[in-house]
Amino acid sequence: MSSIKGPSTHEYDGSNLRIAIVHARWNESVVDALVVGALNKLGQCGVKAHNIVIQSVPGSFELPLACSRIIAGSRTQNGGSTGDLLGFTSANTPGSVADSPTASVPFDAVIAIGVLIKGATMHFEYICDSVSHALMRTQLDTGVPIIFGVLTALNEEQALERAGMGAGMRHNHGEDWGLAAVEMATRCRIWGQGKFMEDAS
Ligand SMILES: Nc1c(NC[C@H](O)[C@H](O)[C@H](O)CO)[nH]c(=O)[nH]c1=O
Ligand SMILES: CC(=O)[C@@H](O)COP(=O)(O)O
Repeated sequence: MSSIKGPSTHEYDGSNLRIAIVHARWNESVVDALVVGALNKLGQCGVKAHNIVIQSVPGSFELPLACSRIIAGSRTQNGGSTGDLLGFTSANTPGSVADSPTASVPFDAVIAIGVLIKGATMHFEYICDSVSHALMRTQLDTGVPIIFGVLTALNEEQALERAGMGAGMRHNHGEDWGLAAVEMATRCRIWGQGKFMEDAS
């Protein structure tokens, strides 16, 4: 009997959405595969490349604050920061900031991506618990959908499988997160107008 598990497969039009992907750098090879999966699905839904912002943080524990600050910054009048933040010159220097001459455009959704792999201590449990609760609180506080793209794997194989990299080359969950971002961004925009979206049959 085939499994009943799995995400919705409805497609949505993302051609006028602005999406941020915020990813941790721990377990980077798996994170990178998940980010690619999300980007591929965003592209399939019509999200334009110039409407996708990708930012990284050291680890998953930093994801909630990063999402909160990126959402807040996208709502300011002067857009993202111009000039550099850390005194570095621009052009591929770590810490430099791309100019953002245009006025800010708020993000319609944020995809938070990280890979947590259980180690020998309780560190894993505390990060998983705190990050999941904080991301939920941040999306409710800001009203911006934050897609939970944090793998909480008990071992490396579980993480690899969920990024489509395992021996069985299982499904890349990044694709699910990309689709969820487009759907929730679309629905929240419509709900915010006091309207309702016909549910695809
Ligand atoms: N062990 C993993 C971590 N640990 C690092 C924390 O997320 C955090 O960056 C550090 O404690 C400093 O605040 N992060 C992951 O994303 N994945 C792990 O498996
Ligand atoms: C998720 C973690 O922080 C974990 O990988 C750290 O490993 P350990 O518990 O052995 O320190």
